[in-house]
Amino acid sequence: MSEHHEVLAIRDLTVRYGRAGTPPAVDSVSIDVSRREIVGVVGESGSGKTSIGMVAAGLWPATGGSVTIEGRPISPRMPRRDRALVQMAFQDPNASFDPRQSVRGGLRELRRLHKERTGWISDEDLLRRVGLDSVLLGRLPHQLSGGQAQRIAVARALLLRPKLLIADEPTSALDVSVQAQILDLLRALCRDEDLSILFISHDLAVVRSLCRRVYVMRHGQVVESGSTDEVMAHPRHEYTVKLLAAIPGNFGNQKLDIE
Ligand SMILES: Nc1ncnc2c1ncn2[C@@H]1O[C@H](COP(=O)(O)OP(=O)(O)OP(=O)(O)O)[C@@H](O)[C@H]1O
Repeated sequence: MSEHHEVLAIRDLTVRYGRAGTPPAVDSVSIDVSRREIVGVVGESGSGKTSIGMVAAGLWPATGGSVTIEGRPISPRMPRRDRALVQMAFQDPNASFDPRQSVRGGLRELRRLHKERTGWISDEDLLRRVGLDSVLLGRLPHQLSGGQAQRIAVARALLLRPKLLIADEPTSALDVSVQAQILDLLRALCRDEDLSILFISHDLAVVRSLCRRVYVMRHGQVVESGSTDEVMAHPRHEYTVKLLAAIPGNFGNQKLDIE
């Protein structure tokens, strides 16, 4: 039955941090992610992208609207194991690692917290899945490069067999070649591991290379959405044109066909 549902369905989501009357950080946003799809959410700093990710991961409550994963509602009130279907990876993976704990120690802790979901793979095979040598299991977080740390963060998420990965600027701190390797890894995981990804970024160039569909956010609202090719070739909103013009290699609007 569940295959008829979108993996992620966000409907009219509103997130308000201040009191009623203050403008919401997220304002009536609806987003869908289908099975094995990588969907982009772009927008400038403060446009509400991370807030959407936090609610979709069940880490923060919605003020209004609904979020379902495979047809089931998700919220911070649910037991942790019911929220494991969705995992989040952040720009700074080290922020979620214990600095005194080796990679293996961190995995052991996750296995203890999620006994029923994590027995499917060994630590060694898990690292292999993300393209890392198992010798890194003995390392502490500060002994990993930025790209290795991000792969470990993705491995930790994968260990829980999520249906949806929310990747919030996962490559922004990496240099271009390492960034490309992480994007390749995410593509491969969607293909081989039955994973879907909501990819949050301020960088339209990265989204263009990774995402078939994109939602453009501004001031908490979706200002346009559609196939990435279509949105980039025929942006309908002035703000999207500005975001596009900021991509190196796009010389102002010359390459764009704007009605
Ligand atoms: N926990 C919080 N408490 C109060 N206000 C918050 C909180 N989290 C975010 N905000 C505010 O909500 C708005 C949207 O923030 P959000 O982090 O979702 O945007 P973003 O698009 O992800 O930005 P960035 O790209 O800089 O991460 C901002 O005005 C921010 O200051």
